[in-house]
Formats: sequence, C-alpha cells, structure tokens
Amino acid sequence: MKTIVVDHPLAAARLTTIRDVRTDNATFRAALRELSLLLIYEATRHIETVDVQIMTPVAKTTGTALANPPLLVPVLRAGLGMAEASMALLPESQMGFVGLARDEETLLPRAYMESLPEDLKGRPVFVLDPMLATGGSLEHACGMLTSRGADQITVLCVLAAPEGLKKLEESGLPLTIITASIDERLNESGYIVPGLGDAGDRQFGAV
Ligand SMILES: O=P(O)(O)OC[C@H]1O[C@H](OP(=O)(O)OP(=O)(O)O)[C@H](O)[C@@H]1O
Ligand SMILES: O=c1cc[nH]c(=O)[nH]1
Ligand SMILES: [Mg+2]
Repeated sequence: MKTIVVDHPLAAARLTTIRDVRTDNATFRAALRELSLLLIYEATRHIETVDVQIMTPVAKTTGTALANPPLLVPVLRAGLGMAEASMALLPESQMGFVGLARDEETLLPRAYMESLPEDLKGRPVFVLDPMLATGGSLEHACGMLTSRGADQITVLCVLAAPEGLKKLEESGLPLTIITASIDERLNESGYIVPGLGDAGDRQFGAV
C-alpha cells in the first residue's frame, strides 16, 4: 500500500482551520472543500491520459484528455464535504455513493446505503472520506468496491491515524492513500488525536 502525505503550505493552513474547535460549520465546510481540491490535485498527478489532436485559433496542436476518469465515491455523511470539489476538478467523472455510520460503542461500521456501478473492473476509483480512524469504515467501503471488481482504489482523507493505516495495509486491498496528515493516535473512544472531532457533525451538526 502506498501512502502519500500532502505537504503544502495551503494544505497545512486549511487543515489548521478544520482542526480549530472555534471553526463554525460553514467555515469548516469551506475549508474542507479547499483542502479537498489539493488532495484531488495530488491524487490525479499520475492518472492515465491520451493525446488528442485539436486546432487552436492559430494552428493544429496535440492536447491531452483523461483516458479513464476515476469513479468518485464519497462515504456519507462526512465524505459529502469532499464531493463537490472532486467533481469540480474531475467534471468527466461519475459519482457513486456509500453510506456508513460507525457504532460509537463497538466502533464497527454499519452500512446503510450502497449506490455503485455493478462492474468496476479496470476502472480507477477515488474514495472520499475525511477520516481514517480505526480503518473499519474505509476497509468496509473499499471491500464493497473490490467485490465489484475494482483493483485500483485511491483513498483521499484529511486525517489518518496510524492504527487505521495499519489495518488497511494488512487488509491486502489494492490501495493508495492520500492524506493531509498522519496524526498521533486514537484515544479510548476511537477518535483521532489531535484530530478534528467528528467530521460529520462539524459539517452538518450532531445527529
Ligand atoms: O475509521 P473508522 O474508525 O471506521 O472511523 C472513520 C469513520 O467515522 C466517520 O464517519 P461516521 O461513522 O462518524 O459517520 P458520519 O460521517 O455520518 O458522521 C468518518 O467519516 C469515517 O467514515
Ligand atoms: O476522530 C474521528 C474518528 C472517527 N470519525 C470522526 O469523524 N472523527
Ligand atoms: Mg460522524
């Protein structure tokens, strides 16, 4: 499994806004959108392209098109905050949806929605979820994708805990992880430390 930490002053500044307990829901959503643009920029650095012949107003030239745009899959709820930014940079892409809620007692994910294309063989997939904590939710979401044939999955997250990275590494799933930070650890409640709290609640309010 390859893990890339985006090391950029703009990413660090937006991440600081997101972490700050004083940041209100609207400002959190705006900063998450901006940080997501940077994560997607990094995730698309090596995607497959094809040459296309075009005519400028002046002359013929060879341009570039995306050969196989990735399927974008936000994990509800919190991943919704990364969805609009990903579609802005990848207007050619389609979007699927997975809904997961972690049981805060057992820390196990419960799936409540799956809206994905049947066949994902040969199709790159970008999974969008700001938080990789125990890794249970992302392992479950990525398992849904591999069961449909996906074999190139890139996970975009804002924060990753070492415990979650280890779990995904051990899962043997075909993953690349792009994150803005690998934080210190999980606390006894399964929250990332220092983290940012509950990414769903911080965007949309507590449920
Ligand atoms: O790595 P894990 O330990 O599984 O935790 C991470 C999950 O927790 C959060 O979702 P949550 O279950 O809180 O749902 P929400 O997005 O609706 O708030 C987050 O968005 C991840 O999906
Ligand atoms: O710190 C955490 C852990 C899981 N889910 C969150 O939203 N935040
Ligand atoms: Mg939540």
